Amino acid sequence: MDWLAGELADIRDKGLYRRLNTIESAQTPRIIKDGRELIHLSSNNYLGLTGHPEVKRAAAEALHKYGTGSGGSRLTGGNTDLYNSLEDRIARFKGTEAAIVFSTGYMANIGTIAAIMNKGDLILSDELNHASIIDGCRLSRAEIKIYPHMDVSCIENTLQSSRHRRKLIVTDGVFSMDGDIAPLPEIFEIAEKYDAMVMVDDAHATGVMGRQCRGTADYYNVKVDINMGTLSKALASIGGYVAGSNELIEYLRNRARAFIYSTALPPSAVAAAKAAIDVIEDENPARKLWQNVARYRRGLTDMGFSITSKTQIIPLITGDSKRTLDAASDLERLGVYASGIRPPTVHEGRIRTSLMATHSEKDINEALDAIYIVKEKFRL
Ligand SMILES: Cc1ncc(COP(=O)(O)O)c(C=O)c1O
Repeated sequence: MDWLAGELADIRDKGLYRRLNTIESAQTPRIIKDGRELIHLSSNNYLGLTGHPEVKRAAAEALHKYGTGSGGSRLTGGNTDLYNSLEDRIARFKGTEAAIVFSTGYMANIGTIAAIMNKGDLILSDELNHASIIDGCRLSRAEIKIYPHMDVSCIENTLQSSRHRRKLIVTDGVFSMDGDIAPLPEIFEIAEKYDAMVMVDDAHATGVMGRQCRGTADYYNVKVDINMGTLSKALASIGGYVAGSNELIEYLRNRARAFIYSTALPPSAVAAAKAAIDVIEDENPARKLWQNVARYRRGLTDMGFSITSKTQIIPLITGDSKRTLDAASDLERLGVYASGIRPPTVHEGRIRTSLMATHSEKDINEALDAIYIVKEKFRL
């Protein structure tokens, strides 16, 4: 194992070494890190529901009734009424016939793509898709065409000359590092024309985008064949899901290895996600999120940033790895916690900021003051 030290040194030399940051509090707008209170601009708890009393109560009740673990995979004794009711709830929320829950969003993507696509098939995948989509494509052994970001004409050109058995267009709904939204109506039109399936990863859109907060298909009012999402962001829990037709879900139950060969989620996580969907429909917490996004975006634009994101994820472009890390640590010194994301995760280094519905006006104003100082210093 001597090679490990050399590899690690190489990672360090390239400025790509990853360190764990440790937060000593809940995922709230203000967190404690290294004993200091910081404004949290780096949480995917977009609606703040990890601390919602109804969500916590549901998780605690499930813990009390079912215990801490599920005891097995869904197909071998780990299934309870709780899992079935979450899947029914997701299907109702997404407006589909059925849904299936995986242990993480990552597993939902690799399990689904590898199950439905095979040798001799064609996958068209956006160059900025999440790593779990990329890994699912690789596992499937299908031919993979990576198209330039949101380049619908490239999708069409490729499909025009395709003689493949099955064709799948797969895209993030909201892109996790840029916060931009996939052009689903155009993608859908081309998919229909060339008889391709469409799969959308709504990890960052579930619970926040669209009139009923159902995700990007709801935002555009289009129908998608394969609706993938996570329970781990706005739904305040852990897990992933796919929603679609009865046949699709039945097929995934039979063929998705990440579903079949992995232990079911802890009951408390299942109950929390289900309660979060109820809160989203009953209380519409996304309304406050979008007010916060508008205030924050206005502040950034006023100080000269050019903001293309239309969502709660707003990157501040920094450039190379060193500038990214330096800017993020300056921001932290000024009282704001936001992750620096470096190449090769992204083409251009950035501080990925994201808002929560629970941020106050004061949180946002103070964060903007700190960002202004960093912007001036690094000429962002
Ligand atoms: C677009 C996208 N898809 C999938 C995932 C994976 O979801 P999870 O964290 O639930 O495994 C993420 C999460 O980070 C994501 O950003």
